[in-house]
Amino acid sequence: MNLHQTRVEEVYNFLDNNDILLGFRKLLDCVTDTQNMLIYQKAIELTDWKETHPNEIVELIKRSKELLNDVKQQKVVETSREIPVLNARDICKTYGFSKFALGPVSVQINKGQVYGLVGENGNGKTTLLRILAKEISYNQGTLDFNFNIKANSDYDLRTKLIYIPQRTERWYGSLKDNLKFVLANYGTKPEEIETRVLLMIARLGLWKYKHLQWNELSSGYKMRFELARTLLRKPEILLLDEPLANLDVLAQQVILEDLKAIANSVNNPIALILSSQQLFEVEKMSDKVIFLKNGRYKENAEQEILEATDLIIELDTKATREQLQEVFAELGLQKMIFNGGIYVVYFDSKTEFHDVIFTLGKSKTPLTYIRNISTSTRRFFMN
Ligand SMILES: Nc1ncnc2c1ncn2[C@@H]1O[C@H](COP(=O)(O)OP(=O)(O)OP(=O)(O)O)[C@@H](O)[C@H]1O
Repeated sequence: MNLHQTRVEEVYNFLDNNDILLGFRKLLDCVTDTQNMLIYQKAIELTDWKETHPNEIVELIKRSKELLNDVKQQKVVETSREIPVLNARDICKTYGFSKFALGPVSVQINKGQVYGLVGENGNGKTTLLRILAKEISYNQGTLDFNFNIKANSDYDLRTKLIYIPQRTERWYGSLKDNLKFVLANYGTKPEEIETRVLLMIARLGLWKYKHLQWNELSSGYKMRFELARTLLRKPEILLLDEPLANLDVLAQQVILEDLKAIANSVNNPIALILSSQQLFEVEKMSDKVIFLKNGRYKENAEQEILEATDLIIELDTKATREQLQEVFAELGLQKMIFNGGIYVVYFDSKTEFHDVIFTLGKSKTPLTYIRNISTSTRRFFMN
């Protein structure tokens, strides 16, 4: 099965399980890959119907499957993603008289991959992203790109390599007109502009907002607009600085899932690096997590995971430190750190996570949250 078929089958699976929320967005991903304007039109009509018939789920699933049957028949050209599209080696950077120093940092990423960039405030995430985006210079190291077609000018580079900063600029006019303007500037066939823009609006969940202006959109939707504007330019590398800031937890998960699916496009896969403070959410969906501490790169590599034999858990409980110590006494407890609300507890390598849960249950310890962070970059934040 090729990648297009795999993605189509995944959508059938969602629809067969009546899981229309994510299923419909994944359907639009498959539609986008066809690059067929007739299919795009059908998807736009279906989106419009969906918005005006919000309660007709059974009919929506039926219509979605009909569209998916059409999508399945399409031949989709697969873009190679074997060679790294970005290759940064031993990058170092200092800012004039500032004490901060970044690096050496090496990053290599292929199209279709998603990397998360995490670290405490001021550890160099924005600096690294801006270097990779060629927005600022670096003192040492090399930075190479491998685009489909060689970028001959700065303008070429800016269409292939796009950086979205934390704070984006204000724009004027309607959301839809702004998106149409992007395509008009990129030499898209005039008769395709409206269709391509409407499909992008549908895919990024902006249908209800397409006639709104900048000051009428919440910050989450402003970010979605920025993504729509960027994706219309078909970038090969996308660097996002804190795209999850200002989003509620549910919206964070939705946008991450969307970003991953979009990066995994069959004919326009994107290498995506995003910085975030939302460690667990990012960790869950990233192919790799880059953890920056004082400008140094701490890789959460496989090797390191294998070596991390101790069990480390994080838990939120109303129990006191003394009560927890008593509960865990028989479990090879090594140390416990309380950081105002949450305990991080270290056990020796013989203790299993299920032992901890069992012991907490047996002692009826009140618990609102527990997580095994033994292999998570979360543990780096502790030292
Ligand atoms: N233009 C600049 N001139 C001098 N120092 C700078 C400049 N930009 C950033 N720095 C310093 O570099 C360090 C890293 O900043 P950077 O913004 O890259 O970190 P960050 O991890 O993105 O932080 P945050 O999560 O707060 O956005 C900080 O100490 C900052 O003060």
